[in-house]
Amino acid sequence: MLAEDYMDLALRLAKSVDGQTSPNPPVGAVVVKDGRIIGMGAHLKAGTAHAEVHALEMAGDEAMGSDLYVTLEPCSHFGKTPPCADLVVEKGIKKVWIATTDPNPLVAGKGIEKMRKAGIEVEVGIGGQEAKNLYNVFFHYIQTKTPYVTIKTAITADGKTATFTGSSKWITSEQARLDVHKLRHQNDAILVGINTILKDNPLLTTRLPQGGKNPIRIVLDTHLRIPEDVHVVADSSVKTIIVCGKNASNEKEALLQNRNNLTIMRQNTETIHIPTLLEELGQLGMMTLFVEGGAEVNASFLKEQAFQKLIVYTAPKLVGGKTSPGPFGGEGMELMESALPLQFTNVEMIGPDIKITAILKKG
Ligand SMILES: Nc1c(/N=C/[C@@H](O)[C@H](O)[C@H](O)COP(=O)(O)O)[nH]c(=O)[nH]c1=O
Ligand SMILES: [Zn+2]
Repeated sequence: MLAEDYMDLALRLAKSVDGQTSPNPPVGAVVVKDGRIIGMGAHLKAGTAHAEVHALEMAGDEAMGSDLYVTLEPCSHFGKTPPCADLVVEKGIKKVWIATTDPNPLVAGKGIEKMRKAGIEVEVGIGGQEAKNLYNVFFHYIQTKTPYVTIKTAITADGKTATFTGSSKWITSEQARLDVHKLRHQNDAILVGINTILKDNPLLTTRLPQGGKNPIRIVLDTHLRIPEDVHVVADSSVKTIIVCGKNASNEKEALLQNRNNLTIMRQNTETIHIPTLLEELGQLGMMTLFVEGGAEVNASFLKEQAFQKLIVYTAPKLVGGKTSPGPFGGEGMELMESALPLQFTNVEMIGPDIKITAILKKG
């Protein structure tokens, strides 16, 4: 096995816990001695042992003089657990391979410096690109303190999200809809607009055969029009936040407020200002936000350029109709040259559907 293979295993461990370590990054670690894996681990939940701790515990005394492969620079500050860089020194590791350094100013380079000072060889970079892709969410959150936003939409081959009568079930296949539930599991919060609630009465829960984490449900409802008998209000098993404007009815708020697991987040502006909302959600520790539409909500995120990733599921169907809706409403760009630049990062078939992943190009 090569160093790349051991780092690949550490990256697979990190990816396996992606979505469950918020607001911490998903990290994987592997300990190797004389070509034998003697320890491996992943950070499983914020506030619990880091990946290096699990891997070094499993290695026991054999850790002395071994190599450690870790996907993110070992921490060097006292967070909820003692610093891993100190543990690495204490265990007498010979060489540490790190896929990528940590952008967190508290940590950047300090862990590496501590280990090098103790005479440990440190090499940064193998698996680096893959690690950066895995950590783009965490790095975004650390640097902006706002959630990493993914907009997801499902369209027919002619770009419609419903027929001209509003009929939309279902556009994409069972497999594609299952894939969407994996994305829900990986996100801290899911957001829709009141029109989607009124039209679809969605559950917005994660329904995977092996179970999955339910994201916090967020509904943008400027005037608090939401009926009390819709799923997201009546089903109190999932934390739900309804965001309204400053002039929304106080009586309606009082009615809704006393339901458990339901919070009203009243903005101090008449309409909902997306960048302000994202700051508030970031302060609540939400690292990732999954926007499932509808068209008006997507349009507001587009206008503010307040998203990082776009996922489009395209079904092999045609519905036509000059008034059939598309995935982004609002006024839209006047000229093609003002189109928002994206970069396609992945295209794959999910059953009969095509899943396109794109990121918003910076700057
Ligand atoms: N119409 C479709 C979608 N529709 C997406 C939203 O409009 C739905 O209200 C929401 O996914 C329903 O959530 P649920 O109640 O938790 O299942 N999304 C998709 O991927 N494919 C579709 O064909
Ligand atoms: Zn650590």
